[in-house]
Amino acid sequence: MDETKTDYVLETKDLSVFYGDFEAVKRVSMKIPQNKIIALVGPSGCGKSTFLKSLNLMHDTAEGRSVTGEIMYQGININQRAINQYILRKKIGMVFQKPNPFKMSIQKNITFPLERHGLHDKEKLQEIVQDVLIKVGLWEEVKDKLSESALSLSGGQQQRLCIARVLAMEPDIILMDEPTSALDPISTKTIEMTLDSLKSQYTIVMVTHNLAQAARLSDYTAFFSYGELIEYNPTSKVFTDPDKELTNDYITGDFG
Ligand SMILES: Nc1ncnc2c1ncn2[C@@H]1O[C@H](COP(=O)(O)OP(=O)(O)OP(=O)(O)O)[C@@H](O)[C@H]1O
Repeated sequence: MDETKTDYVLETKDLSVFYGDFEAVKRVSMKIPQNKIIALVGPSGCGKSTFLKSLNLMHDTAEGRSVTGEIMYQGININQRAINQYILRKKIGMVFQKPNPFKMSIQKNITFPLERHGLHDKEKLQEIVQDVLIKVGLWEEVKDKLSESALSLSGGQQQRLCIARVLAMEPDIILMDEPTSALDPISTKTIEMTLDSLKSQYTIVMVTHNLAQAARLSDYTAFFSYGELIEYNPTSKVFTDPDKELTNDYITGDFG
């Protein structure tokens, strides 16, 4: 990667993730630049999701996993027991493959987590609801039905609501695990436009199986195979002139 004048928000050093004895992610060192979209690609089972989830310590919730190496965030290694995961996950939020709004009103989906974090000022909450719904391009569609159930929204709208819910926590980094794979092409396009507009303020790390999506949306692409980070370069380079033959084989569909 080009090391000049780049601010990194997150950096892994020799990060390995084990399920029991099986090393699903193998000593991955990766610097994640600020205000960029980073796509994680690679064949099924290569460890993309496992790596992504480890970045906000989601692995800690699953039994049998262990993680070695460092995850540097704001000058400290967050891969340690003393870290308050509840607070960390505000700063490094996660959006899942399948939209998972709470069974609550549209408005409550955004205010509920904030209230749990101690914010009760009604005016301020209202302001945040509007602000984050505007950011994900949903405000005009829902402003007259904020008290209706979030489950009444379409899949694409629900996913934008889930992104808005993460934004309300004022994260630095948003992790996304195939955020559009459960959506139709039009909703996918809308989400892609949303993500593109968000990167001026946030860093987005996204797992995607859709190489065309990685090519059109991301600034950097990381190619994984069998748990190893094979190549990590600007997306234009990965797709036109990759350093590694394995990357080329994958990109061109010649991957056995
Ligand atoms: N909870 C688990 N327990 C044991 N092994 C697991 C678990 N989750 C994932 N694995 C294994 O770890 C490896 C990496 O899985 P992971 O889901 O991270 O891959 P992936 O690249 O995201 O795959 P996909 O693209 O299919 O979602 C795979 O071999 C998988 O079988």
